[in-house]
Amino acid sequence: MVLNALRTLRTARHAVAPRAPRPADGEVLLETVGLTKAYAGADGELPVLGGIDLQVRAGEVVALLGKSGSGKSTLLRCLAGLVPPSSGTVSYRGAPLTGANPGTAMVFQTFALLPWLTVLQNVELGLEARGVPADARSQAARQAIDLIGLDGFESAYPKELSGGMRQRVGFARALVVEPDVLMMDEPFSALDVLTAENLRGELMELWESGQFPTRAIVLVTHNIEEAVLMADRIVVLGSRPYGTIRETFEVGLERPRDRDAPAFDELIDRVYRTMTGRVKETHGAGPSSVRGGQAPLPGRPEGIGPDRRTPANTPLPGASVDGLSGLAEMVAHRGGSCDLADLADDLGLEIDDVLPLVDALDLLGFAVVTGDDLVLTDRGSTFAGADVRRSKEIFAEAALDAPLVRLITTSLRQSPDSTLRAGFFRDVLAHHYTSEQVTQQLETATDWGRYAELFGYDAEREEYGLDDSAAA
Ligand SMILES: Nc1ncnc2c1ncn2[C@@H]1O[C@H](COP(=O)(O)OP(=O)(O)OP(=O)(O)O)[C@@H](O)[C@H]1O
Repeated sequence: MVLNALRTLRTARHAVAPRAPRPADGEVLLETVGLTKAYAGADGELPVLGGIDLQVRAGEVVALLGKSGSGKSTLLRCLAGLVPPSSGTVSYRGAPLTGANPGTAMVFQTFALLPWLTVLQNVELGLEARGVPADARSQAARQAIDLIGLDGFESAYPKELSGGMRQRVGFARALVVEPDVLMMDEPFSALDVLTAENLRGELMELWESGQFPTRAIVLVTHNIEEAVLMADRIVVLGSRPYGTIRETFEVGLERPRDRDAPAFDELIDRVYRTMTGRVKETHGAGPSSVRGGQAPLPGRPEGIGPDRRTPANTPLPGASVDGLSGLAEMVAHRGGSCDLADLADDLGLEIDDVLPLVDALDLLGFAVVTGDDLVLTDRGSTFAGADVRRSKEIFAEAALDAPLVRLITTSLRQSPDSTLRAGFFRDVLAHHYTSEQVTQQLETATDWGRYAELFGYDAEREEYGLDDSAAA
């Protein structure tokens, strides 16, 4: 039934407008050369992507994988022509982009449907923008709706649909224009596990049938298994100090993919290692428009010893004391070391959930990552096994190695009444981070400082105050 719908959609679309010949397998559809991107920040520009050279060819599914903040969505938007690069070029079938990419259509994590339009009207939107006449528009939209399993829901409004059905509308709206490249920005991450699995499966079945209405797919994800399941090529972005291509994996597994195959697991492990491993990155030329030496993004550059760490070059990972203590205790329970991938699996977590906790243990000197394993240090083992009073003492000592916690503590010690407005630290951090990042940095520092009994925070007065024990 799906294939019939596909054929009819094809016929309807060809009736709508003459199309350029379908690209042959291997033809380069999208290409970036020396792509950099920096966003305007409070104090200059924040580099997000540096020197990206990437090609997307007809016939392939490319996954962009990386930690939160590594610039995956920004790269996708540059490829779609929705965001202009700061330097370098983005081309579609050899022609540099000067605006929105005519060969792409996007599926968003949040569905991005217009609530006042029906399913049919939402799907027709893309065609309307391309000047397709009403009759042909309606016919093509109905076929796309049929293709994606929404038959019968044409007159429903988004609020009447479940999350999975809404995302089907998102897919139908993108597929109806038969773009050469379907762009997907974490399309399954807002869905429950079963719905996501079902939709992913149906999509791949369509792709593997060889009659998908697009010639390539670019998928942004932070889910390694999803990338290995769907992609032909996985491009891992690193974020230290800004997004660059850290490694590319050719997947090369037969389709449909078998999750139980040893090769499937092996590849997950290799990608996991690349994402968690402390691989040194080259700090070469960054975005040309960026102020020298400014604006690191979350992710601590390697090789910076405790003495040279500053709040600018060593951001606090978004990890609460409860979270990082819980992880330390679990590792201690497994004998002081464990395989990170196994641990995440056992907990039913995704990589983005675990990595900030791992980074926090590393920053505090409680654990190190060696190969695939997270290994507690002596300090970390003592911390994990200590009673509350002792664990607070150990944590206080370790937290003072975290530059922002140290900055707040020493600034408060030098203040005549041992208090300081939060705005002071906000201003200092705003030179290096976006306002969202500043908030996250201060929230983490406050959580750590409170637990360590170094300082407290009065939210009403927006003021930090030195704890008596830290003053002593
Ligand atoms: N329009 C913008 N203006 C300023 N900064 C931005 C803008 N869009 C993104 N950023 C910043 O750029 C960095 C990269 O963001 P991006 O969304 O591309 O990363 P990502 O890898 O897709 O992250 P996530 O997985 O969390 O979505 C982040 O630090 C983000 O705060």
